[in-house]
Amino acid sequence: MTEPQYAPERLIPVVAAVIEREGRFLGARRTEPEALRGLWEFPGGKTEPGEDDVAALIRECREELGVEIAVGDPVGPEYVSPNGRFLVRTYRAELLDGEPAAIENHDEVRWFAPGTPEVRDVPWLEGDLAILDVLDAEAAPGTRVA
Ligand SMILES: Nc1nc2c([nH]c(=O)n2[C@H]2C[C@H](O)[C@@H](COP(=O)(O)OP(=O)(O)OP(=O)(O)O)O2)c(=O)[nH]1
Repeated sequence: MTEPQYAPERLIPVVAAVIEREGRFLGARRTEPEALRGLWEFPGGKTEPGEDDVAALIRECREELGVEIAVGDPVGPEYVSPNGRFLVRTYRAELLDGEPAAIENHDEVRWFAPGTPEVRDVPWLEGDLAILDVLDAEAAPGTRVA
């Protein structure tokens, strides 16, 4: 029998937002911790006790980017971060107010067009690659994502 790789009840929930505007999505480059510095991700963070995913995402995007968002459907698979500590759920979101800026935890934000080489030209957090696959496939109808 195969042992589980992680204890689900010990995982820390993390939420991340694919903020979409005019056919592009937002990525942000992390400044910390050292091991993840310079890697790109979807903005977000840990949910606080008693907070649901939507509230957590709205709070994180307000704190980190200075924007108001509306949270939509989940996108792509939820996944466990490579260090086995975090369970990451990713949601589509739209901008309601503000222009995203690297206020906290990031030093750059950038709009990416899915399906273009520019997306993979920058290094992403490992788990986010599965989300990028979904976004790329949507931009190239006829391809399938496993
Ligand atoms: N924000 C974010 N974190 C992700 C993604 N994918 C992924 O594996 N993670 C991991 C990396 C981080 O170690 C972990 C927690 O996210 P975080 O450090 O942004 O959380 P936070 O903003 O609440 O952090 P802090 O206030 O405690 O410093 O989740 C993603 O797309 N976005």
